[in-house]
Amino acid sequence: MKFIELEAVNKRLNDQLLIDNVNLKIDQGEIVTFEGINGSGKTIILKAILGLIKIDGKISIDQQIINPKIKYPISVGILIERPSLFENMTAFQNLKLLARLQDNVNNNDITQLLTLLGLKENIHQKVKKFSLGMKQKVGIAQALLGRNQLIVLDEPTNALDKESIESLVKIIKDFNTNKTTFLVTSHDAQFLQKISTKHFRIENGGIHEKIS
Ligand SMILES: Nc1ncnc2c1ncn2[C@@H]1O[C@H](COP(=O)(O)OP(=O)(O)OP(=O)(O)O)[C@@H](O)[C@H]1O
Repeated sequence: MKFIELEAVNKRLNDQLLIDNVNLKIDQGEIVTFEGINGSGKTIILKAILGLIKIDGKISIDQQIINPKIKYPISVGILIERPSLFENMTAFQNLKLLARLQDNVNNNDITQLLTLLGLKENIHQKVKKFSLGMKQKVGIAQALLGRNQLIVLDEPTNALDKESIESLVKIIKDFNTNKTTFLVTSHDAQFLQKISTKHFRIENGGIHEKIS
């Protein structure tokens, strides 16, 4: 059995079919990327895999069936839509809050991660003083913290400059060496091409694998 499996997954809201009969198999350690125009259904599919919305069909992860009513079977790092940050706290404090929920993260890990993302000089500054790109980097750090088995990054390249996108490519590849599985969306096709081991195009809620 694969690490993540979607079988005949549908999501209908009012009269709109947001996910249209999606079947998907993902191995552990893959970097799965999703491209698609605005509103095509990238975020909805990620939310379905994370058990954040009810769907018709079956989704399993690590051999356990996902159900929004029960605890998610594995630990996950998530950046979906905008990063959720406490503006009056520093970058370090924001990550420290999250670290309290994990057993394996110490202060040094937080400092290292923020440094890796180019925020060395800003670690102890309040997030309210950050630019959009800097906030995005703190959001990415939140998702990477603790090197969870699964890391979901929805549009991580939003607001990032070219150099920061290049660093992110390296960071994702480095994290991936220990079998971390990534699910990543972006409108930056070059970025996706650089990281992906499996690439999908989403169109009107349907999914097609693109073999390069
Ligand atoms: N809560 C909601 N209620 C109703 N429709 C929704 C809701 N969330 C998303 N949708 C619809 O689902 C479709 C897919 O949305 P989704 O956010 O997955 O797109 P996306 O591919 O991530 O787009 P983008 O590139 O703009 O982030 C869109 O048509 C959107 O209008």
